[in-house]
Amino acid sequence: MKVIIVKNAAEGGKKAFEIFKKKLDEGATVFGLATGGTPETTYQELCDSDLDFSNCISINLDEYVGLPADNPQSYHYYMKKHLFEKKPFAHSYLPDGQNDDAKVECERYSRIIAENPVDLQLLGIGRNGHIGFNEPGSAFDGRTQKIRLTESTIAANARYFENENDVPKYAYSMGIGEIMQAKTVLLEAYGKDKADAIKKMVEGEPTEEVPASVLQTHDDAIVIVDEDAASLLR
Ligand SMILES: N[C@@H]1[C@@H](O)[C@H](O)[C@@H](COP(=O)(O)O)O[C@@H]1O
Repeated sequence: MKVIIVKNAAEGGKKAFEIFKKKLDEGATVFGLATGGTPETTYQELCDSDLDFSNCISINLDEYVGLPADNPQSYHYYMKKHLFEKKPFAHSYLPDGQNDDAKVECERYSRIIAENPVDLQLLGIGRNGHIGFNEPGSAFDGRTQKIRLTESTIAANARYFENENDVPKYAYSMGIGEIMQAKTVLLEAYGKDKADAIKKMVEGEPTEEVPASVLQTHDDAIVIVDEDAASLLR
């Protein structure tokens, strides 16, 4: 695991952009994408650039169950707003939060991931160490699943909703086993809130209690953290 420490999220976005550009130059065609506050500077850098993804495929990590694509809190909406409007892909896949048949939806999404091996997977990290929506206790070899969000994740994501009760309780998320199949994984984390999760991810024993710690066993995992998120590292 390669850890890059930057001053702030703005500088982190520039570093992440360089990695996207290098991958694209090397012929990457499938990009795994993430949502949340963390990747916003990266997406801004991509939008401001002349990189062209119109021959590429994107596969997002997750989506809330129950939210239609035009709901401003949905990850479909987020991706359109932060990236796809400016940088369209040939095809962009996200889980369908409106499919209430979880078995069918998860199998459909796992098939998409299997048929389109991801070259570069972008990740954020939850305060409890989750990646995608794979909460503590998720299997390291897991596939796409319907996940019940923990209280800590609901509280953390409530800032995007009018009140905490509006945060969906379930999400569809790519599994950890599927995330690990990406050729390169790039995780970004900014701010003091993430320092504890970053310490456990980088220095702790890999354990399903800290989902991101699985990245210690990935051949090409890059972590970009600001000084606050890195503040508990030895
Ligand atoms: N499902 C997303 C994750 O993919 C994201 O990494 C995490 C952190 O979000 P933020 O970047 O806003 O701190 O939140 C959500 O739970």
